[in-house]
Amino acid sequence: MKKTFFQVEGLRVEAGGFQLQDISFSLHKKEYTMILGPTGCGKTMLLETLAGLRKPIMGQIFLNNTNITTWSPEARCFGFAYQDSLLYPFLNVEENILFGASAQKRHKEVEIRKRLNRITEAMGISHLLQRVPRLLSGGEKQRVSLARAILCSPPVLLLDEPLSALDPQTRHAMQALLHELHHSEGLGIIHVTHDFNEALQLGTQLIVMNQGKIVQQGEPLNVFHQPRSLFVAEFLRSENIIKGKIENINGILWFSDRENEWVLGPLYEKLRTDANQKEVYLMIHAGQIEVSLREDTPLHNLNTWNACVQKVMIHSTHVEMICKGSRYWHVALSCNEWQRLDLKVGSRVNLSVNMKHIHIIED
Ligand SMILES: Nc1ncnc2c1ncn2[C@@H]1O[C@H](COP(=O)(O)OP(=O)(O)OP(=O)(O)O)[C@@H](O)[C@H]1O
Repeated sequence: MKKTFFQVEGLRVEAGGFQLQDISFSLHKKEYTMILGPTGCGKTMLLETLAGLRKPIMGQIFLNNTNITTWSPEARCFGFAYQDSLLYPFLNVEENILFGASAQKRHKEVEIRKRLNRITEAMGISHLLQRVPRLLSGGEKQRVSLARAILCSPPVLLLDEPLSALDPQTRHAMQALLHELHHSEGLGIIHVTHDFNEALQLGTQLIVMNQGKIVQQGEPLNVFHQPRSLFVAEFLRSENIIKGKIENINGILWFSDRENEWVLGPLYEKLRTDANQKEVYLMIHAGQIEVSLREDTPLHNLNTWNACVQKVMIHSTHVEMICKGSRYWHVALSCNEWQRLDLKVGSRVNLSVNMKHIHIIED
Protein backbone atom coordinates (compact mmCIF):
# COMPACT_ATOMS: atom_id res chain seq x y z
CA MET A 1 0.00 0.00 0.00
CA LYS A 2 1.23 3.49 -0.84
CA LYS A 3 2.28 5.53 2.18
CA THR A 4 0.82 9.00 2.61
CA PHE A 5 3.46 11.48 3.72
CA PHE A 6 1.67 14.79 3.22
CA GLN A 7 -1.97 15.33 3.99
CA VAL A 8 -4.32 18.30 3.89
CA GLU A 9 -7.69 17.99 5.61
CA GLY A 10 -10.63 20.37 5.32
CA LEU A 11 -8.63 23.58 4.89
CA ARG A 12 -10.48 26.86 4.91
CA VAL A 13 -8.64 30.11 4.27
CA GLU A 14 -10.00 33.64 3.91
CA ALA A 15 -8.50 36.74 2.29
CA GLY A 16 -10.64 39.78 1.59
CA GLY A 17 -13.91 38.43 0.25
CA PHE A 18 -12.30 35.27 -1.13
CA GLN A 19 -12.40 31.84 0.52
CA LEU A 20 -10.63 28.55 -0.01
CA GLN A 21 -13.03 25.90 1.24
CA ASP A 22 -12.97 22.19 2.06
CA ILE A 23 -9.51 21.62 0.62
CA SER A 24 -8.51 18.00 1.25
CA PHE A 25 -5.93 15.90 -0.57
CA SER A 26 -2.91 13.80 0.16
CA LEU A 27 0.45 13.07 -1.37
CA HIS A 28 2.06 9.65 -1.28
CA LYS A 29 5.81 9.34 -1.33
CA LYS A 30 7.07 10.38 -4.76
CA GLU A 31 3.73 11.80 -5.80
CA TYR A 32 3.83 14.67 -8.29
CA THR A 33 0.65 16.68 -7.95
CA MET A 34 -0.38 19.17 -10.61
CA ILE A 35 -2.98 21.86 -9.88
CA LEU A 36 -5.02 23.36 -12.71
CA GLY A 37 -7.77 25.94 -12.46
CA PRO A 38 -8.97 29.21 -13.95
CA THR A 39 -7.30 32.44 -12.96
CA GLY A 40 -8.30 33.71 -9.51
CA CYS A 41 -9.60 30.32 -8.27
CA GLY A 42 -7.16 30.25 -5.32
CA LYS A 43 -4.19 28.18 -6.50
CA THR A 44 -1.52 30.58 -5.23
CA MET A 45 -3.43 31.08 -1.98
CA LEU A 46 -3.43 27.32 -1.47
CA LEU A 47 0.34 27.02 -2.05
CA GLU A 48 0.97 29.96 0.30
CA THR A 49 -1.13 28.28 2.98
CA LEU A 50 0.78 25.01 2.57
CA ALA A 51 4.05 26.97 2.84
CA GLY A 52 2.87 28.56 6.11
CA LEU A 53 2.58 32.08 4.66
CA ARG A 54 -1.18 32.20 5.28
CA LYS A 55 -3.06 30.90 8.29
CA PRO A 56 -6.08 28.64 7.71
CA ILE A 57 -9.15 29.38 9.81
CA MET A 58 -10.08 25.71 9.68
CA GLY A 59 -8.45 22.41 8.75
CA GLN A 60 -5.11 20.72 9.27
CA ILE A 61 -1.87 19.96 7.45
CA PHE A 62 0.22 16.86 8.24
CA LEU A 63 3.77 16.02 7.21
CA ASN A 64 4.82 12.45 8.01
CA ASN A 65 1.86 12.22 10.40
CA THR A 66 2.96 15.32 12.34
CA ASN A 67 0.47 18.16 12.50
CA ILE A 68 2.34 21.17 11.07
CA THR A 69 -0.66 23.49 10.64
CA THR A 70 0.73 26.10 13.03
CA TRP A 71 4.40 25.71 12.09
CA SER A 72 6.24 28.74 10.68
CA PRO A 73 7.43 28.68 7.05
CA GLU A 74 11.05 28.27 8.26
CA ALA A 75 10.17 25.25 10.41
CA ARG A 76 8.45 23.55 7.46
CA CYS A 77 11.53 23.96 5.19
CA PHE A 78 9.38 23.66 2.05
CA GLY A 79 10.79 24.91 -1.24
CA PHE A 80 8.67 27.56 -3.00
CA ALA A 81 9.18 28.94 -6.50
CA TYR A 82 6.85 31.71 -7.60
CA GLN A 83 5.92 32.53 -11.18
CA ASP A 84 7.37 36.04 -10.85
CA SER A 85 10.51 34.71 -9.16
CA LEU A 86 10.65 37.23 -6.22
CA LEU A 87 14.46 37.41 -6.02
CA TYR A 88 16.25 39.71 -3.56
CA PRO A 89 17.33 42.65 -5.75
CA PHE A 90 20.55 43.47 -3.86
CA LEU A 91 21.85 39.89 -3.74
CA ASN A 92 23.51 38.30 -6.75
CA VAL A 93 22.25 35.03 -8.24
CA GLU A 94 24.51 32.84 -6.12
CA GLU A 95 23.54 34.64 -2.91
CA ASN A 96 19.87 34.42 -3.84
CA ILE A 97 20.08 30.68 -4.42
CA LEU A 98 22.05 30.10 -1.19
CA PHE A 99 19.82 32.37 0.90
CA GLY A 100 17.40 29.69 2.12
CA ALA A 101 20.17 27.14 2.70
CA SER A 102 22.13 29.40 5.03
CA ALA A 103 18.93 30.18 6.97
CA GLN A 104 18.04 26.48 7.33
CA LYS A 105 21.52 25.14 8.22
CA ARG A 106 20.24 21.62 7.50
CA HIS A 107 23.10 20.65 5.19
CA LYS A 108 26.90 20.88 5.29
CA GLU A 109 28.31 23.79 3.34
CA VAL A 110 30.42 21.56 1.11
CA GLU A 111 27.34 19.49 0.17
CA ILE A 112 25.38 22.63 -0.60
CA ARG A 113 28.20 23.94 -2.84
CA LYS A 114 28.27 20.67 -4.77
CA ARG A 115 24.54 20.76 -5.21
CA LEU A 116 24.57 24.42 -6.22
CA ASN A 117 27.05 23.58 -8.98
CA ARG A 118 25.10 20.58 -10.16
CA ILE A 119 21.73 22.34 -10.25
CA THR A 120 22.92 25.60 -11.83
CA GLU A 121 24.83 23.58 -14.43
CA ALA A 122 21.74 21.49 -15.26
CA MET A 123 19.63 24.65 -15.46
CA GLY A 124 22.07 26.47 -17.71
CA ILE A 125 22.55 29.37 -15.28
CA SER A 126 26.03 28.65 -13.89
CA HIS A 127 27.47 31.58 -15.91
CA LEU A 128 25.05 33.99 -14.18
CA LEU A 129 26.06 33.39 -10.55
CA GLN A 130 27.61 36.83 -9.99
CA ARG A 131 24.85 38.85 -11.71
CA VAL A 132 22.17 40.81 -9.87
CA PRO A 133 18.51 40.02 -10.71
CA ARG A 134 17.81 43.25 -12.64
CA LEU A 135 20.32 42.10 -15.28
CA LEU A 136 18.52 38.78 -15.86
CA SER A 137 15.79 37.94 -18.39
CA GLY A 138 12.39 36.75 -17.10
CA GLY A 139 13.23 33.13 -17.95
CA GLU A 140 16.62 33.34 -16.21
CA LYS A 141 14.98 34.77 -13.08
CA GLN A 142 12.51 31.88 -13.06
CA ARG A 143 15.32 29.36 -13.23
CA VAL A 144 17.17 31.07 -10.36
CA SER A 145 13.98 30.99 -8.30
CA LEU A 146 13.55 27.29 -9.09
CA ALA A 147 17.18 26.56 -8.19
CA ARG A 148 16.69 28.34 -4.83
CA ALA A 149 13.56 26.29 -4.15
CA ILE A 150 15.16 22.91 -4.83
CA LEU A 151 18.65 23.57 -3.44
CA CYS A 152 18.01 22.03 -0.02
CA SER A 153 16.01 18.96 -1.18
CA PRO A 154 12.88 20.15 0.61
CA PRO A 155 10.40 17.45 1.69
CA VAL A 156 7.71 19.29 -0.27
CA LEU A 157 8.38 21.52 -3.24
CA LEU A 158 5.70 24.10 -4.07
CA LEU A 159 5.84 25.44 -7.61
CA ASP A 160 3.61 28.29 -8.79
CA GLU A 161 3.82 28.34 -12.59
CA PRO A 162 7.61 28.14 -12.37
CA LEU A 163 8.16 27.55 -16.09
CA SER A 164 5.73 30.03 -17.63
CA ALA A 165 8.37 32.53 -18.84
CA LEU A 166 10.61 29.95 -20.50
CA ASP A 167 10.96 29.26 -24.23
CA PRO A 168 9.70 25.77 -25.26
CA GLN A 169 13.17 24.23 -25.39
CA THR A 170 14.25 25.50 -21.94
CA ARG A 171 10.84 24.61 -20.49
CA HIS A 172 11.27 21.10 -21.81
CA ALA A 173 14.73 20.86 -20.19
CA MET A 174 13.36 22.17 -16.86
CA GLN A 175 10.48 19.68 -16.97
CA ALA A 176 13.01 16.88 -17.50
CA LEU A 177 15.04 18.17 -14.53
CA LEU A 178 11.97 18.29 -12.27
CA HIS A 179 11.01 14.80 -13.40
CA GLU A 180 14.51 13.54 -12.59
CA LEU A 181 14.67 15.27 -9.19
CA HIS A 182 11.26 13.94 -8.36
CA HIS A 183 12.37 10.38 -9.08
CA SER A 184 15.90 10.47 -7.73
CA GLU A 185 15.24 12.43 -4.52
CA GLY A 186 11.64 11.50 -3.82
CA LEU A 187 10.54 15.12 -3.43
CA GLY A 188 6.80 15.55 -3.02
CA ILE A 189 5.92 18.16 -5.61
CA ILE A 190 2.81 20.35 -5.83
CA HIS A 191 2.94 22.29 -9.07
CA VAL A 192 0.46 24.91 -10.30
CA THR A 193 0.30 25.26 -14.06
CA HIS A 194 -1.92 26.55 -16.85
CA ASP A 195 -0.34 24.13 -19.31
CA PHE A 196 -2.44 20.98 -19.83
CA ASN A 197 0.40 19.09 -21.53
CA GLU A 198 2.69 19.85 -18.60
CA ALA A 199 0.01 18.52 -16.22
CA LEU A 200 -0.24 15.28 -18.19
CA GLN A 201 3.49 14.82 -18.69
CA LEU A 202 4.68 15.48 -15.14
CA GLY A 203 1.75 14.73 -12.85
CA THR A 204 0.92 11.48 -11.12
CA GLN A 205 -2.06 13.22 -9.54
CA LEU A 206 -4.15 16.11 -10.89
CA ILE A 207 -6.27 18.52 -8.88
CA VAL A 208 -8.71 20.82 -10.67
CA MET A 209 -9.89 23.87 -8.71
CA ASN A 210 -12.68 26.37 -9.24
CA GLN A 211 -13.85 29.25 -7.05
CA GLY A 212 -11.80 28.26 -4.03
CA LYS A 213 -12.72 24.55 -4.10
CA ILE A 214 -11.31 21.30 -5.45
CA VAL A 215 -13.79 20.16 -8.07
CA GLN A 216 -12.02 16.98 -9.16
CA GLN A 217 -8.86 15.06 -8.36
CA GLY A 218 -7.36 11.82 -9.59
CA GLU A 219 -4.89 10.38 -12.07
CA PRO A 220 -4.31 13.02 -14.74
CA LEU A 221 -5.46 10.95 -17.72
CA ASN A 222 -8.58 9.78 -15.87
CA VAL A 223 -9.53 13.37 -15.05
CA PHE A 224 -9.05 14.37 -18.71
CA HIS A 225 -11.01 11.40 -20.02
CA GLN A 226 -13.67 11.29 -17.33
CA PRO A 227 -14.50 14.82 -16.18
CA ARG A 228 -17.19 14.65 -13.52
CA SER A 229 -18.85 17.97 -14.32
CA LEU A 230 -19.50 20.18 -17.29
CA PHE A 231 -17.20 22.78 -15.72
CA VAL A 232 -14.22 20.37 -15.66
CA ALA A 233 -14.97 19.09 -19.18
CA GLU A 234 -15.14 22.59 -20.61
CA PHE A 235 -12.19 23.89 -18.60
CA LEU A 236 -10.04 20.99 -19.86
CA ARG A 237 -11.25 21.85 -23.36
CA SER A 238 -12.89 18.51 -23.99
CA GLU A 239 -14.38 18.43 -27.44
CA ASN A 240 -17.67 16.93 -28.60
CA ILE A 241 -19.89 17.59 -25.58
CA ILE A 242 -23.54 16.93 -26.41
CA LYS A 243 -26.61 17.52 -24.29
CA GLY A 244 -29.17 14.73 -24.22
CA LYS A 245 -30.99 12.22 -22.07
CA ILE A 246 -30.51 8.73 -20.73
CA GLU A 247 -33.03 6.30 -22.16
CA ASN A 248 -33.64 3.00 -20.47
CA ILE A 249 -34.84 0.55 -23.11
CA ASN A 250 -35.60 -2.88 -21.70
CA GLY A 251 -33.07 -2.39 -18.93
CA ILE A 252 -30.30 -1.23 -21.26
CA LEU A 253 -29.11 2.37 -21.09
CA TRP A 254 -28.68 4.52 -24.20
CA PHE A 255 -27.80 8.14 -24.78
CA SER A 256 -30.42 9.94 -26.78
CA ASP A 257 -30.27 13.30 -28.51
CA ARG A 258 -33.90 13.60 -29.53
CA GLU A 259 -33.39 17.00 -31.15
CA ASN A 260 -31.24 15.37 -33.82
CA GLU A 261 -32.96 11.97 -33.59
CA TRP A 262 -29.68 10.38 -32.66
CA VAL A 263 -29.17 7.51 -30.25
CA LEU A 264 -25.84 6.13 -29.10
CA GLY A 265 -25.17 3.08 -27.01
CA PRO A 266 -25.55 0.80 -25.24
CA LEU A 267 -23.67 2.64 -22.53
CA TYR A 268 -20.95 0.60 -20.86
CA GLU A 269 -19.88 3.23 -18.39
CA LYS A 270 -21.10 2.76 -14.83
CA LEU A 271 -23.54 5.59 -14.22
CA ARG A 272 -24.42 6.94 -10.84
CA THR A 273 -28.06 6.80 -11.84
CA ASP A 274 -30.06 4.75 -14.30
CA ALA A 275 -32.93 7.22 -14.21
CA ASN A 276 -34.80 7.14 -17.46
CA GLN A 277 -34.99 10.55 -19.18
CA LYS A 278 -32.34 12.07 -16.92
CA GLU A 279 -30.61 15.01 -18.60
CA VAL A 280 -26.89 14.41 -19.06
CA TYR A 281 -23.99 15.35 -21.33
CA LEU A 282 -22.16 12.94 -23.56
CA MET A 283 -18.48 13.53 -24.24
CA ILE A 284 -16.24 11.92 -26.84
CA HIS A 285 -12.58 12.96 -27.09
CA ALA A 286 -11.52 14.02 -30.58
CA GLY A 287 -8.76 11.40 -30.59
CA GLN A 288 -11.20 8.59 -29.85
CA ILE A 289 -13.36 9.05 -32.92
CA GLU A 290 -12.32 6.70 -35.71
CA VAL A 291 -12.42 7.85 -39.30
CA SER A 292 -12.85 5.78 -42.44
CA LEU A 293 -13.61 6.73 -46.02
CA ARG A 294 -17.31 6.63 -46.67
CA GLU A 295 -18.64 3.71 -48.66
CA ASP A 296 -21.71 4.47 -50.71
CA THR A 297 -23.65 1.68 -49.06
CA PRO A 298 -26.04 2.84 -46.30
CA LEU A 299 -24.88 2.37 -42.73
CA HIS A 300 -26.51 -0.08 -40.36
CA ASN A 301 -24.15 0.29 -37.45
CA LEU A 302 -25.67 2.52 -34.78
CA ASN A 303 -22.37 3.93 -33.63
CA THR A 304 -21.08 4.93 -37.02
CA TRP A 305 -22.37 8.00 -38.80
CA ASN A 306 -21.74 10.03 -41.92
CA ALA A 307 -19.94 13.34 -42.02
CA CYS A 308 -18.04 15.60 -44.35
CA VAL A 309 -14.65 17.19 -43.62
CA GLN A 310 -15.09 20.97 -43.19
CA LYS A 311 -11.75 22.10 -41.88
CA VAL A 312 -8.27 20.60 -41.51
CA MET A 313 -5.71 21.98 -39.02
CA ILE A 314 -2.22 20.51 -39.13
CA HIS A 315 -0.26 20.49 -35.85
CA SER A 316 3.29 19.25 -35.26
CA THR A 317 2.04 16.13 -33.46
CA HIS A 318 -1.36 15.42 -35.03
CA VAL A 319 -4.02 16.61 -37.47
CA GLU A 320 -7.24 18.10 -36.20
CA MET A 321 -10.38 18.09 -38.35
CA ILE A 322 -13.83 19.51 -38.02
CA CYS A 323 -16.39 17.27 -39.69
CA LYS A 324 -20.05 18.07 -40.23
CA GLY A 325 -22.76 15.45 -39.90
CA SER A 326 -25.96 16.19 -38.05
CA ARG A 327 -23.64 18.33 -35.88
CA TYR A 328 -20.01 19.44 -35.91
CA TRP A 329 -17.47 16.88 -34.68
CA HIS A 330 -13.88 17.53 -33.63
CA VAL A 331 -11.65 14.68 -34.74
CA ALA A 332 -7.90 14.20 -34.13
CA LEU A 333 -5.80 11.85 -36.22
CA SER A 334 -2.14 10.92 -36.26
CA CYS A 335 -0.29 12.51 -39.19
CA ASN A 336 0.27 9.02 -40.66
CA GLU A 337 -3.41 8.12 -40.50
CA TRP A 338 -4.42 11.43 -42.06
CA GLN A 339 -1.96 10.89 -44.93
CA ARG A 340 -3.09 7.27 -45.41
CA LEU A 341 -6.72 8.33 -45.73
CA ASP A 342 -5.76 11.31 -47.93
CA LEU A 343 -8.41 13.53 -46.35
CA LYS A 344 -9.18 17.06 -47.51
CA VAL A 345 -11.92 19.61 -47.05
CA GLY A 346 -14.98 18.07 -48.71
CA SER A 347 -13.94 14.41 -48.16
CA ARG A 348 -16.92 12.24 -47.20
CA VAL A 349 -16.16 10.06 -44.20
CA ASN A 350 -17.65 7.64 -41.70
CA LEU A 351 -17.05 8.50 -38.07
CA SER A 352 -17.39 5.85 -35.41
CA VAL A 353 -16.69 5.39 -31.74
CA ASN A 354 -16.06 2.40 -29.55
CA MET A 355 -18.62 2.51 -26.74
CA LYS A 356 -15.92 2.23 -24.11
CA HIS A 357 -14.68 5.66 -25.19
CA ILE A 358 -17.87 7.58 -24.59
CA HIS A 359 -18.24 9.32 -21.29
CA ILE A 360 -21.44 10.52 -19.67
CA ILE A 361 -21.30 13.64 -17.49
CA GLU A 362 -24.14 13.38 -15.00
CA ASP A 363 -23.87 16.73 -13.20
N1 LIG B 1 -4.79 39.49 0.52
C1 LIG B 1 -5.86 39.41 -0.26
N2 LIG B 1 -6.96 40.19 -0.04
C2 LIG B 1 -8.06 40.10 -0.81
N3 LIG B 1 -8.18 39.22 -1.83
C3 LIG B 1 -7.12 38.42 -2.10
C4 LIG B 1 -5.92 38.48 -1.34
N4 LIG B 1 -5.06 37.56 -1.84
C5 LIG B 1 -5.71 36.97 -2.88
N5 LIG B 1 -6.93 37.49 -3.02
C6 LIG B 1 -7.95 37.08 -4.03
O1 LIG B 1 -8.12 35.69 -3.89
C7 LIG B 1 -8.42 35.11 -5.16
C8 LIG B 1 -7.49 33.95 -5.41
O2 LIG B 1 -6.19 34.45 -5.69
P1 LIG B 1 -5.00 33.51 -6.17
O3 LIG B 1 -3.80 34.38 -6.39
O4 LIG B 1 -4.83 32.39 -5.22
O5 LIG B 1 -5.57 32.97 -7.57
P2 LIG B 1 -4.85 31.98 -8.63
O6 LIG B 1 -5.76 30.83 -8.83
O7 LIG B 1 -3.45 31.69 -8.20
O8 LIG B 1 -4.86 32.89 -9.94
P3 LIG B 1 -3.81 32.98 -11.19
O9 LIG B 1 -4.01 31.72 -12.00
O10 LIG B 1 -4.26 34.19 -11.92
O11 LIG B 1 -2.41 33.11 -10.62
C9 LIG B 1 -8.32 36.22 -6.18
O12 LIG B 1 -9.62 36.67 -6.45
C10 LIG B 1 -7.50 37.27 -5.47
O13 LIG B 1 -7.82 38.56 -5.94
